[in-house]
Amino acid sequence: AWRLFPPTAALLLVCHLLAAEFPSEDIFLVTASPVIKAVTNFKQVSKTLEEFDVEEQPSSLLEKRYPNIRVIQSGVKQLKSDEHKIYTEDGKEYIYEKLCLCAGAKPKLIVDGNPYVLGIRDTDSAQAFQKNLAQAERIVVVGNGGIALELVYEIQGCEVIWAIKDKAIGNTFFDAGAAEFLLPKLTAESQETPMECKRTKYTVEGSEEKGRPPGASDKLGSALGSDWHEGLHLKGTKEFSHKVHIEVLCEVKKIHLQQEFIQLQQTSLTFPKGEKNVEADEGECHSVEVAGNELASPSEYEQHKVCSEYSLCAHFVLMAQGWPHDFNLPNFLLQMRLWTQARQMGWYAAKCMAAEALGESIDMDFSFELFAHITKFFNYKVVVLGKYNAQGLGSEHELMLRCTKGHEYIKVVMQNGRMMGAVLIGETDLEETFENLILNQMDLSAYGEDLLNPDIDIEDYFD
Ligand SMILES: Cc1cc2nc3c(=O)[nH]c(=O)nc-3n(C[C@H](O)[C@H](O)[C@H](O)COP(=O)(O)OP(=O)(O)OC[C@H]3O[C@@H](n4cnc5c(N)ncnc54)[C@H](O)[C@@H]3O)c2cc1C
Ligand SMILES: NC(=O)C1=CN([C@@H]2O[C@H](COP(=O)(O)OP(=O)(O)OC[C@H]3O[C@@H](n4cnc5c(N)ncnc54)[C@H](OP(=O)(O)O)[C@@H]3O)[C@@H](O)[C@H]2O)C=CC1
Repeated sequence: AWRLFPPTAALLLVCHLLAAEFPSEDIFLVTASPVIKAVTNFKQVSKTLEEFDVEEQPSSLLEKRYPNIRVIQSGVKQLKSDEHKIYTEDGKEYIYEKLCLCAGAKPKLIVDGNPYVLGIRDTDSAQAFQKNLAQAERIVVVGNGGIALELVYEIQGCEVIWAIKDKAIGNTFFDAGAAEFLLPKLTAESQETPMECKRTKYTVEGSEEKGRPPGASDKLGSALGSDWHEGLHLKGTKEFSHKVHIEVLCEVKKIHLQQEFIQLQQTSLTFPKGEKNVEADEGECHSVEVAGNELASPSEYEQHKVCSEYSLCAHFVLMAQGWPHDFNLPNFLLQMRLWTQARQMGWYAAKCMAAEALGESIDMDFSFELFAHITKFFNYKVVVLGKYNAQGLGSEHELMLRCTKGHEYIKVVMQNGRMMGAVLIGETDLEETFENLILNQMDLSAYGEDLLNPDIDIEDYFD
């Protein structure tokens, strides 16, 4: 019955599920954001892989749908858990019986308050970035996570210096082999035109500031989620498509304003060995999200049902309600700050709250058995499953690869003849088969390298 509700992100899912389960209870959704993020076009790709679009909708839609939900649009500035009270930025206070915190992560900028350093997190910051980019000839993108990876591909007409701490691009999702496979897309002369926005997005009327109540914090917008760049015009002042220089093994330590930078050069101050300086135009961008939100301390997280984006301890607290109490994560589960995981956590948090209220026990949800993520990078379909980067396997594992340049990249991680994880780039059609092989831990030793032989239809063997 839980599945009857439309899938949404963490917080929304909690509301949907509780509102329907307890129609006579008042449910308050307290949010700093004037919009809610709803999941639309949901598609179950396989047992654990889900595909969907994320759409902004006015929060009033939720109230229309469930009469027992009231949306309070204000930031929560204080939580007093011993008194069961929250205080909001508009000066009001609310008493609660049960509380679920889903306050998301908060962006971490290299420096705060520098007008040339932008972080991308929500609709406002993405629009601010677009505006700055339109006047820029050269920018620096700092970071090697999902946001940077998407950004460098989408930006056109602007020189990009991409500073990454690692040796290869996209190391959150890939290994160096996959990075090599993807790189030609960055240097391709005629890059595909970015896709049109395939859905309408709700935007607060007038300027982005208009929808905010006075005094509301400007740092609490919702994370954008999948396809966040669609509909944005990410173009600089130049006519070329791509010009990306990748600066590897590079951690950004300091950022100087242009004047300072010129002065440093004029006084011919030498930078310490190993340090580099890079001159950039306006619109330097840094996109890093940090897990957790300061609203609650770890002990408060423990007292409440938490499905925030998420200190691991919070995650464990929730999970512990349905799992054996040794707090071990299931074999193939990884923690990543992704929409799918937020959705699953929201759903599970609500399930735990409802079960507690009804005095019932709960089963562990199937989706927690395997880490599975489907997305798009550089216009390729990308699927990552289980321990796709051999996370936690030490040196006792083998990798098998199949790669056809410009077409597909397949990597499987094997241990003792069993499949532990996989990366699938391109239209491989192998996700369901590999998902099953990871979950059922079948001994595949007999197949050896044929497991990835393109002349053998592997699906027929195992489906
Ligand atoms: C630019 C960008 C692109 C992304 N792209 C993808 C992608 O392609 N695929 C993917 O799987 N994931 C992606 N992610 C990650 C994904 O968006 C997050 O994992 C997901 O949104 C987390 O959901 P959440 O409900 O935990 O938190 P959030 O979506 O951040 O929601 C938290 C909510 O809490 C509110 N809030 C916070 N503090 C307070 C307070 N004190 N008082 C009141 N309200 C408060 C915020 O306003 C917000 O509405 C992306 C993230 C970013 C920033
Ligand atoms: N298509 C998708 O699936 C997408 C998913 N997302 C998800 O949204 C969340 C937020 O995205 P994002 O912020 O990109 O994720 P990450 O936190 O993974 O990326 C931040 C990156 O910045 C690097 N970094 C931090 N400080 C410095 C510095 N001073 N100098 C150089 N590099 C630095 C980090 O390196 P280090 O880790 O070594 O500190 C890391 O590579 C993530 O969970 C991401 O997976 C986002 C966009 C698209």
